[in-house]
Amino acid sequence: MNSIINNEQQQRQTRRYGENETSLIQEGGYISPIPDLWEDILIGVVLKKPILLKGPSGSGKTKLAQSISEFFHQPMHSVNCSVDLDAESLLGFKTIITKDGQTFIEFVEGPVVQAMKKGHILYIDEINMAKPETLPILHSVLDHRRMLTNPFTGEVIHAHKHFTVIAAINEGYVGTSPMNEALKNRFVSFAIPYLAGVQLREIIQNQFPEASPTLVDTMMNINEDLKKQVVNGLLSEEAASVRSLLDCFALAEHIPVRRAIQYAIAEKLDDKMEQKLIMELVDTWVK
Ligand SMILES: Nc1ncnc2c1ncn2[C@@H]1O[C@H](COP(=O)(O)OP(=O)(O)OP(=O)(O)O)[C@@H](O)[C@H]1O
Repeated sequence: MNSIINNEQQQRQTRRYGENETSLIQEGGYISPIPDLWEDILIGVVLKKPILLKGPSGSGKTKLAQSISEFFHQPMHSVNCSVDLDAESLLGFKTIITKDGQTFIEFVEGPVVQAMKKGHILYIDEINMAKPETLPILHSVLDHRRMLTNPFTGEVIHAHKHFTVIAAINEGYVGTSPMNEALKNRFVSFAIPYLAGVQLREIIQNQFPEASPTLVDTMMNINEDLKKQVVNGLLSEEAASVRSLLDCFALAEHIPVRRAIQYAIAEKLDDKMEQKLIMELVDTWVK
Protein backbone atom coordinates (compact mmCIF):
# COMPACT_ATOMS: atom_id res chain seq x y z
CA MET A 1 0.00 0.00 0.00
CA ASN A 2 1.23 3.43 -0.82
CA SER A 3 3.37 4.67 2.08
CA ILE A 4 2.65 8.35 1.47
CA ILE A 5 -1.05 7.69 2.20
CA ASN A 6 -0.18 5.56 5.21
CA ASN A 7 2.03 8.21 6.73
CA GLU A 8 -0.55 10.92 6.28
CA GLN A 9 -3.36 8.80 7.69
CA GLN A 10 -1.23 7.91 10.70
CA GLN A 11 -0.78 11.59 11.42
CA ARG A 12 -4.52 12.02 11.46
CA GLN A 13 -5.73 8.79 13.10
CA THR A 14 -4.55 5.38 14.19
CA ARG A 15 -5.78 2.72 11.74
CA ARG A 16 -3.39 2.00 8.88
CA TYR A 17 -4.59 2.14 5.31
CA GLY A 18 -4.59 -1.34 3.86
CA GLU A 19 -5.59 -3.12 7.05
CA ASN A 20 -8.92 -4.88 6.87
CA GLU A 21 -9.42 -4.03 3.17
CA THR A 22 -11.35 -7.19 2.30
CA SER A 23 -14.29 -5.37 0.71
CA LEU A 24 -14.36 -3.16 -2.38
CA ILE A 25 -16.16 -0.59 -0.25
CA GLN A 26 -14.09 2.19 1.32
CA GLU A 27 -14.85 3.94 4.59
CA GLY A 28 -17.85 6.14 3.97
CA GLY A 29 -19.25 3.70 1.43
CA TYR A 30 -17.48 4.69 -1.80
CA ILE A 31 -16.60 1.95 -4.30
CA SER A 32 -13.89 2.77 -6.81
CA PRO A 33 -15.13 2.06 -10.35
CA ILE A 34 -11.58 1.86 -11.71
CA PRO A 35 -8.63 0.11 -10.00
CA ASP A 36 -6.29 2.70 -8.46
CA LEU A 37 -8.73 5.61 -8.73
CA TRP A 38 -9.41 5.80 -4.98
CA GLU A 39 -5.73 5.60 -4.09
CA ASP A 40 -4.68 8.10 -6.78
CA ILE A 41 -7.18 10.61 -5.43
CA LEU A 42 -5.93 10.07 -1.87
CA ILE A 43 -2.41 10.79 -3.06
CA GLY A 44 -3.64 14.05 -4.60
CA VAL A 45 -5.20 14.94 -1.24
CA VAL A 46 -2.03 14.10 0.69
CA LEU A 47 0.01 16.25 -1.71
CA LYS A 48 -2.43 19.11 -0.95
CA LYS A 49 -3.62 19.34 -4.53
CA PRO A 50 -7.14 20.66 -5.05
CA ILE A 51 -9.14 17.74 -6.46
CA LEU A 52 -11.67 18.11 -9.28
CA LEU A 53 -14.17 15.24 -9.73
CA LYS A 54 -15.78 15.19 -13.18
CA GLY A 55 -18.69 12.88 -13.75
CA PRO A 56 -22.37 12.59 -14.58
CA SER A 57 -25.19 12.96 -12.06
CA GLY A 58 -25.36 10.10 -9.57
CA SER A 59 -21.86 8.78 -10.29
CA GLY A 60 -20.84 9.03 -6.63
CA LYS A 61 -18.84 12.28 -6.54
CA THR A 62 -20.41 13.41 -3.27
CA LYS A 63 -20.08 9.92 -1.82
CA LEU A 64 -16.41 9.93 -2.77
CA ALA A 65 -15.83 13.27 -1.02
CA GLN A 66 -17.68 12.00 2.09
CA SER A 67 -15.56 8.84 2.03
CA ILE A 68 -12.33 10.89 1.92
CA SER A 69 -13.68 12.89 4.86
CA GLU A 70 -14.27 9.67 6.82
CA PHE A 71 -10.99 8.14 5.75
CA PHE A 72 -8.95 11.06 7.11
CA HIS A 73 -11.41 11.77 9.98
CA GLN A 74 -11.65 15.27 8.58
CA PRO A 75 -14.98 17.15 8.74
CA MET A 76 -16.33 18.53 5.47
CA HIS A 77 -17.92 21.92 4.69
CA SER A 78 -20.06 21.97 1.54
CA VAL A 79 -20.77 24.82 -0.85
CA ASN A 80 -23.47 24.29 -3.47
CA CYS A 81 -22.79 26.60 -6.39
CA SER A 82 -25.41 28.50 -8.35
CA VAL A 83 -25.50 31.80 -10.22
CA ASP A 84 -26.42 33.43 -6.89
CA LEU A 85 -23.23 32.29 -5.16
CA ASP A 86 -21.30 35.35 -3.99
CA ALA A 87 -18.21 36.15 -1.94
CA GLU A 88 -20.27 36.28 1.26
CA SER A 89 -21.60 32.73 0.79
CA LEU A 90 -18.01 31.56 0.46
CA LEU A 91 -16.15 33.67 2.99
CA GLY A 92 -18.77 34.87 5.46
CA PHE A 93 -20.59 38.08 6.35
CA LYS A 94 -20.69 40.87 8.90
CA THR A 95 -23.58 41.05 11.33
CA ILE A 96 -24.58 43.26 14.24
CA ILE A 97 -24.81 41.64 17.67
CA THR A 98 -25.86 43.10 20.99
CA LYS A 99 -24.15 41.87 24.16
CA ASP A 100 -24.50 43.34 27.68
CA GLY A 101 -26.35 46.32 26.19
CA GLN A 102 -23.53 47.07 23.75
CA THR A 103 -23.66 46.70 19.98
CA PHE A 104 -20.83 45.08 18.03
CA ILE A 105 -20.15 44.19 14.44
CA GLU A 106 -19.10 40.56 14.21
CA PHE A 107 -17.85 38.57 11.23
CA VAL A 108 -19.54 35.19 10.81
CA GLU A 109 -17.05 32.92 9.07
CA GLY A 110 -18.24 31.11 5.95
CA PRO A 111 -17.28 27.61 4.79
CA VAL A 112 -14.03 28.57 3.05
CA VAL A 113 -12.63 30.47 6.04
CA GLN A 114 -13.71 27.81 8.52
CA ALA A 115 -12.26 24.94 6.49
CA MET A 116 -8.98 26.82 5.95
CA LYS A 117 -8.53 27.63 9.64
CA LYS A 118 -9.62 24.25 11.04
CA GLY A 119 -7.89 22.07 8.41
CA HIS A 120 -11.17 20.60 7.20
CA ILE A 121 -12.33 19.55 3.73
CA LEU A 122 -14.05 22.17 1.56
CA TYR A 123 -16.41 20.47 -0.93
CA ILE A 124 -17.49 22.77 -3.77
CA ASP A 125 -20.34 21.06 -5.61
CA GLU A 126 -21.26 21.98 -9.20
CA ILE A 127 -18.43 24.50 -9.32
CA ASN A 128 -19.23 25.24 -12.98
CA MET A 129 -22.68 26.57 -11.99
CA ALA A 130 -21.10 29.60 -10.27
CA LYS A 131 -20.69 32.84 -12.19
CA PRO A 132 -17.10 32.91 -13.55
CA GLU A 133 -16.46 36.29 -11.85
CA THR A 134 -17.20 34.87 -8.35
CA LEU A 135 -14.49 32.24 -8.11
CA PRO A 136 -11.23 34.13 -8.76
CA ILE A 137 -11.44 35.08 -5.08
CA LEU A 138 -10.35 31.47 -4.44
CA HIS A 139 -7.32 31.48 -6.75
CA SER A 140 -4.77 32.16 -3.99
CA VAL A 141 -6.47 29.51 -1.81
CA LEU A 142 -6.18 26.91 -4.54
CA ASP A 143 -2.58 27.39 -5.62
CA HIS A 144 0.74 27.00 -3.79
CA ARG A 145 0.02 30.10 -1.68
CA ARG A 146 -2.87 28.39 0.19
CA MET A 147 -3.84 31.74 1.67
CA LEU A 148 -6.51 34.39 1.42
CA THR A 149 -6.86 38.03 2.33
CA ASN A 150 -10.43 38.31 3.52
CA PRO A 151 -11.85 41.36 1.69
CA PHE A 152 -14.48 41.85 4.42
CA THR A 153 -12.08 42.00 7.38
CA GLY A 154 -8.60 42.47 5.91
CA GLU A 155 -7.49 39.34 7.77
CA VAL A 156 -4.73 37.31 6.10
CA ILE A 157 -5.57 33.62 6.47
CA HIS A 158 -3.00 30.89 5.88
CA ALA A 159 -4.56 27.47 5.42
CA HIS A 160 -4.04 24.78 8.08
CA LYS A 161 -1.75 22.02 6.79
CA HIS A 162 -4.62 19.53 6.41
CA PHE A 163 -6.94 21.91 4.57
CA THR A 164 -8.27 20.09 1.48
CA VAL A 165 -10.36 21.29 -1.45
CA ILE A 166 -12.54 18.91 -3.47
CA ALA A 167 -14.76 20.27 -6.25
CA ALA A 168 -17.26 18.46 -8.47
CA ILE A 169 -18.72 19.15 -11.90
CA ASN A 170 -21.23 17.62 -14.28
CA GLU A 171 -19.79 18.70 -17.59
CA GLY A 172 -22.00 20.10 -20.34
CA TYR A 173 -25.17 20.38 -18.25
CA VAL A 174 -27.80 23.08 -18.73
CA GLY A 175 -26.92 26.13 -16.62
CA THR A 176 -23.22 25.28 -16.41
CA SER A 177 -20.46 27.26 -18.04
CA PRO A 178 -17.03 25.90 -18.92
CA MET A 179 -14.64 26.48 -16.00
CA ASN A 180 -12.21 29.23 -16.79
CA GLU A 181 -8.71 27.97 -17.54
CA ALA A 182 -7.01 29.69 -14.61
CA LEU A 183 -9.41 28.04 -12.19
CA LYS A 184 -9.33 24.61 -13.84
CA ASN A 185 -5.54 24.70 -14.01
CA ARG A 186 -5.31 24.82 -10.21
CA PHE A 187 -6.93 21.38 -9.82
CA VAL A 188 -5.83 17.85 -10.54
CA SER A 189 -8.80 16.28 -12.32
CA PHE A 190 -10.31 12.83 -12.09
CA ALA A 191 -13.03 11.41 -14.35
CA ILE A 192 -15.62 9.59 -12.23
CA PRO A 193 -17.60 7.09 -14.30
CA TYR A 194 -20.66 5.12 -13.27
CA LEU A 195 -20.04 1.83 -11.50
CA ALA A 196 -20.44 -1.37 -13.51
CA GLY A 197 -19.91 -5.13 -13.15
CA VAL A 198 -18.80 -6.56 -9.80
CA GLN A 199 -18.48 -3.13 -8.18
CA LEU A 200 -22.06 -2.28 -9.05
CA ARG A 201 -23.25 -5.66 -7.76
CA GLU A 202 -21.34 -5.06 -4.51
CA ILE A 203 -23.06 -1.75 -3.80
CA ILE A 204 -26.48 -3.23 -4.60
CA GLN A 205 -25.91 -6.22 -2.35
CA ASN A 206 -24.57 -3.97 0.37
CA GLN A 207 -27.55 -1.62 0.29
CA PHE A 208 -30.23 -4.21 -0.52
CA PRO A 209 -29.11 -7.48 1.09
CA GLU A 210 -32.67 -8.82 0.89
CA ALA A 211 -32.96 -8.34 -2.90
CA SER A 212 -33.38 -11.69 -4.70
CA PRO A 213 -30.52 -12.83 -6.99
CA THR A 214 -33.03 -12.88 -9.88
CA LEU A 215 -33.94 -9.24 -9.32
CA VAL A 216 -30.27 -8.24 -9.04
CA ASP A 217 -29.44 -10.11 -12.29
CA THR A 218 -32.38 -8.56 -14.11
CA MET A 219 -31.51 -5.04 -13.02
CA MET A 220 -27.84 -5.55 -13.88
CA ASN A 221 -28.85 -6.70 -17.37
CA ILE A 222 -31.14 -3.73 -17.85
CA ASN A 223 -28.41 -1.37 -16.64
CA GLU A 224 -25.98 -2.92 -19.16
CA ASP A 225 -28.51 -2.41 -21.99
CA LEU A 226 -29.07 1.18 -20.95
CA LYS A 227 -25.32 1.79 -20.95
CA LYS A 228 -25.07 0.40 -24.51
CA GLN A 229 -27.74 2.83 -25.66
CA VAL A 230 -25.92 5.68 -23.93
CA VAL A 231 -22.80 4.74 -25.90
CA ASN A 232 -24.92 4.58 -29.08
CA GLY A 233 -26.10 8.12 -28.36
CA LEU A 234 -29.75 7.09 -28.04
CA LEU A 235 -30.04 7.77 -24.30
CA SER A 236 -28.68 10.48 -22.04
CA GLU A 237 -25.99 9.45 -19.60
CA GLU A 238 -28.29 9.70 -16.54
CA ALA A 239 -30.28 6.71 -17.79
CA ALA A 240 -27.42 4.63 -16.37
CA SER A 241 -27.16 6.61 -13.11
CA VAL A 242 -26.28 4.55 -10.06
CA ARG A 243 -28.53 6.78 -7.96
CA SER A 244 -31.49 5.94 -10.22
CA LEU A 245 -30.67 2.23 -10.14
CA LEU A 246 -30.56 2.24 -6.33
CA ASP A 247 -33.88 4.13 -6.31
CA CYS A 248 -35.31 1.28 -8.41
CA PHE A 249 -34.26 -1.30 -5.84
CA ALA A 250 -35.81 0.73 -3.04
CA LEU A 251 -39.12 1.03 -4.91
CA ALA A 252 -39.04 -2.58 -6.10
CA GLU A 253 -39.25 -3.72 -2.48
CA HIS A 254 -42.83 -2.43 -2.53
CA ILE A 255 -44.08 -2.23 -6.14
CA PRO A 256 -43.58 -4.26 -9.35
CA VAL A 257 -40.15 -3.83 -10.96
CA ARG A 258 -41.47 -2.38 -14.21
CA ARG A 259 -43.19 0.49 -12.42
CA ALA A 260 -40.13 0.99 -10.21
CA ILE A 261 -37.98 1.45 -13.33
CA GLN A 262 -40.53 3.76 -14.90
CA TYR A 263 -40.52 6.12 -11.90
CA ALA A 264 -36.86 5.87 -10.94
CA ILE A 265 -35.26 5.93 -14.40
CA ALA A 266 -37.57 6.65 -17.35
CA GLU A 267 -39.61 9.52 -15.92
CA LYS A 268 -36.46 11.36 -14.82
CA LEU A 269 -35.57 11.95 -18.48
CA ASP A 270 -37.34 14.78 -20.33
CA ASP A 271 -37.32 13.23 -23.80
CA LYS A 272 -40.43 11.09 -24.52
CA MET A 273 -38.52 9.01 -27.11
CA GLU A 274 -35.90 8.16 -24.51
CA GLN A 275 -38.58 7.22 -22.00
CA LYS A 276 -40.19 4.92 -24.57
CA LEU A 277 -36.87 3.30 -25.48
CA ILE A 278 -36.12 2.58 -21.82
CA MET A 279 -39.47 0.90 -21.26
CA GLU A 280 -39.06 -1.18 -24.45
CA LEU A 281 -35.68 -2.39 -23.20
CA VAL A 282 -37.20 -3.18 -19.83
CA ASP A 283 -39.94 -5.24 -21.48
CA THR A 284 -37.33 -7.55 -22.99
CA TRP A 285 -36.23 -8.50 -19.43
CA VAL A 286 -39.32 -8.08 -17.25
CA LYS A 287 -42.39 -10.14 -18.06
N1 LIG B 1 -18.94 4.53 -6.76
C1 LIG B 1 -19.92 4.59 -5.84
N2 LIG B 1 -19.71 4.12 -4.61
C2 LIG B 1 -20.68 4.16 -3.66
N3 LIG B 1 -21.90 4.71 -3.86
C3 LIG B 1 -22.16 5.20 -5.09
C4 LIG B 1 -21.19 5.16 -6.12
N4 LIG B 1 -21.74 5.71 -7.24
C5 LIG B 1 -22.98 6.09 -6.89
N5 LIG B 1 -23.25 5.77 -5.60
C6 LIG B 1 -24.51 5.98 -4.88
O1 LIG B 1 -25.37 6.69 -5.77
C7 LIG B 1 -26.05 7.75 -5.10
C8 LIG B 1 -25.68 9.07 -5.73
O2 LIG B 1 -24.32 9.37 -5.43
P1 LIG B 1 -23.79 10.87 -5.26
O3 LIG B 1 -24.84 11.74 -4.64
O4 LIG B 1 -22.47 10.79 -4.59
O5 LIG B 1 -23.62 11.28 -6.80
P2 LIG B 1 -23.06 12.65 -7.43
O6 LIG B 1 -22.11 12.25 -8.50
O7 LIG B 1 -22.57 13.54 -6.35
O8 LIG B 1 -24.38 13.23 -8.09
P3 LIG B 1 -24.78 14.73 -8.48
O9 LIG B 1 -23.82 15.17 -9.54
O10 LIG B 1 -26.19 14.59 -9.02
O11 LIG B 1 -24.70 15.56 -7.22
C9 LIG B 1 -25.66 7.64 -3.63
O12 LIG B 1 -26.65 6.88 -2.98
C10 LIG B 1 -24.35 6.87 -3.66
O13 LIG B 1 -24.20 6.12 -2.50
